[in-house]
Amino acid sequence: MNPDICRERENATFNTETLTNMLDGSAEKTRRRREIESLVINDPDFQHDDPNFMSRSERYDAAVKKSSQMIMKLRDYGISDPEEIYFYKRTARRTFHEAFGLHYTMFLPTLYSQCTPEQQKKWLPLAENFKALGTYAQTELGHGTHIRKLETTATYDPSTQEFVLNCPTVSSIKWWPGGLGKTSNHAIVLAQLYTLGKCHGLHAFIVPIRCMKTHQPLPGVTVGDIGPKFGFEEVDNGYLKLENVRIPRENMLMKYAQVEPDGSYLKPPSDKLTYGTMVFIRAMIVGESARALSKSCTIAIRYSAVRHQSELRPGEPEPQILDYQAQQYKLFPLLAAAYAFTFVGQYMSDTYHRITGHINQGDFSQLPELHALAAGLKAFTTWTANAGIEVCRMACGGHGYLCCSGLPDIYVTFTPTCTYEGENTVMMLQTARFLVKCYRQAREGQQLSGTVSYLNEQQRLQPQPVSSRPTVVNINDLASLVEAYKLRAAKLVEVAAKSLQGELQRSISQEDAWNNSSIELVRASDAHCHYVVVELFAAKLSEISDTAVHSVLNTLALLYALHGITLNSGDFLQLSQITQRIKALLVEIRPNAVALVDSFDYNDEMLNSVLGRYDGNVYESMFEWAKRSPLNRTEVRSFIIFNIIQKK
Ligand SMILES: CCCCCCCC/C=C\CCCCCCCCCCCC(=O)SCCNC(=O)CCNC(=O)[C@H](O)C(C)(C)COP(=O)(O)OP(=O)(O)OC[C@H]1O[C@@H](n2cnc3c(N)ncnc32)[C@H](O)[C@@H]1OP(=O)(O)O
Ligand SMILES: Cc1cc2nc3c(=O)[nH]c(=O)nc-3n(C[C@H](O)[C@H](O)[C@H](O)COP(=O)(O)OP(=O)(O)OC[C@H]3O[C@@H](n4cnc5c(N)ncnc54)[C@H](O)[C@@H]3O)c2cc1C
Repeated sequence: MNPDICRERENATFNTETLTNMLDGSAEKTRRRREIESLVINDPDFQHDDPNFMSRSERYDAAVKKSSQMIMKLRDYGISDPEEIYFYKRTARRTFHEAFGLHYTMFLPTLYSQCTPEQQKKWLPLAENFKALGTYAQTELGHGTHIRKLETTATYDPSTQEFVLNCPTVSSIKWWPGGLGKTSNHAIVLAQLYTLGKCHGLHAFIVPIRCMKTHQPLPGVTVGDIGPKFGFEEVDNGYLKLENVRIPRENMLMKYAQVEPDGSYLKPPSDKLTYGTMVFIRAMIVGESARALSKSCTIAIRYSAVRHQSELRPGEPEPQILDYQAQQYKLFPLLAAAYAFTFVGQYMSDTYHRITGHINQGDFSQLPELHALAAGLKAFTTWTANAGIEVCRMACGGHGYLCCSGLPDIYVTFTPTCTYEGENTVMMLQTARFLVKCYRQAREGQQLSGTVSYLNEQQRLQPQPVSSRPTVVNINDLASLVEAYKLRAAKLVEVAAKSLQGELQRSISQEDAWNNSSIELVRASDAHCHYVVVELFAAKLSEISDTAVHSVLNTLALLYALHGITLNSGDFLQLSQITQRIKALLVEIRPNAVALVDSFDYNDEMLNSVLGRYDGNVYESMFEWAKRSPLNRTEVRSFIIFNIIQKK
């Protein structure tokens, strides 16, 4: 064990186990999570080669093998609780995606949420037993964001009681679905429903694409892999062209909308229910932001504790790079964000399940807030985490650029979360749409509840303009900082609403007014989400009874809030003390930095980073890893070089 890292742990002011238990929910939950993780870590079947030394095809094959092994083993262990399955799989996957990822994350959840009981009876046994291996095929070459304009059609033929599916143009070819290229034999296809000559908009259909016995594409189906990407090398994101593919009427997901045998159409209670799976994954991605950022911080902070470089004072030994204020300023606000997003992720998951429960009882009233919250927080947290991973990588200097640091893999695997499941700017604009609506309702005297209840104060504080209210108050008091964030959000929502109003007064159309105000609208959403994160971090603190843990998390929460103010200082009243206070917080966090990342409790196998190793023995492991590079298998690799040298 590296002596520096041992000393860091000895000097921590709190018990890491207590904090880990809090993050997991209880000591028992920690015990069970670790038990599940050790099933993977101690399993010789999961000691595969490093994917970085494999070709793309080898990576895909290894991912398929791993996915099928996971299925068998989960069955053998009798693990069936979704959360426990998730623990098992994320340990086995490590930083990467799994070959059957879309089957779990989108195909199955869509069947659970959008099938009638009869459909569930047919499809769930097939899907849960992996006879029907599925994906979610929505995006087309020509349209990803604007799904109302998707071109794939499903036309009902009452004479045979079938839907006929077609991708009529090049731009309507389905493009991107994970697991579509080579793995899946079924797809949930989003298509424009036509019945009795009328288009009823997007609906979801279960479409068999490959023979369940031979795995060959079915007639009318052209399907394949879209080629190498920035990351996701083990995933066969695919294309799909459907030409007169017939499926039975029962293959339309009919929990909400229905097509009767004679072709008559029954409307759903809300046409946005078709989008439900996207809301689910957006909500879950918030927690994934926390995981990617906490892993990156673990690597960068542990490495910064063992790396010595330069001189602080002439003649003295090189200090740990974690002692440089500039290094702390890069990493500790990200560490604080990783904790904040962990709590926000838990909140988002709880909120999703609570509101979905109401939706299942026929109460759709909270769907708009759920959509706005999931869209906004998905965008807010993925943007921050995405940028933060790159900061962590650069904070490791040159070694951060090596794949064995783990950071490049975390980055390329995480970065598409800013795009998929709703491009982030577009998601922020959806949240803004909700905020502006709420703002107008509040101005009309309606009482708002939930995360937007602060907009009620617009009325109370009239006629004083929001922008002239006092902002930052006591910089050492979290409640006071929450208030400052609330006022900033209220101010920026008002600015956006007024911009819209101003544009409309110039008698341009609603749509152009929206487009001309989109910078203000995105800023309003960003401020709203930032407020929600600070508020939830503060609320979490009130649940913590352990004094030492409370104290260190309070320091992190203050740093998160104050650092956010400095990044957006134009929106707050500038306070000269804030930078001084941030510097003091960095000093406070410094002795606990390693213990705070230890509390995330990533074991070495999951972290997969030579720089972030628990024992801190980074240089020995880097050398061992380099020796395994395929280029080192022979001393003379290229005979071209050999020939050149010989000619000289
Ligand atoms: C049991 C199984 C266990 C499984 C366990 C799984 C555990 C998972 C754990 C972790 C997983 C995390 C990581 C998983 C990684 C998985 C890989 C995923 C790969 C990616 C897959 C994809 O990308 S799929 C494709 C995604 N595509 C999109 O997201 C498209 C984005 N576009 C849209 O959503 C929409 O088109 C739009 C929102 C941009 C606009 O829609 P539209 O034009 O129809 O609407 P309007 O702007 O006109 O608005 C009308 C009105 O509707 C409201 N609204 C819009 N969307 C929704 C919605 N989704 N819900 C509710 N309401 C909505 C909108 O606000 C408007 O309301 P008004 O009242 O009129 O204002
Ligand atoms: C790794 C990966 C996996 C994926 N997996 C799947 C999958 O399994 N199934 C599936 O169906 N799809 C999948 N996708 C597709 C993904 O969902 C889309 O790429 C995503 O929804 C964004 O759509 P787009 O690519 O059309 O971007 P575009 O909408 O073309 O965005 C391009 C730019 O235009 C801007 N823009 C677009 N519309 C607006 C607007 N209204 N206002 C302001 N700006 C706007 C955006 O902000 C962005 O800057 C995946 C994508 C990736 C990268």
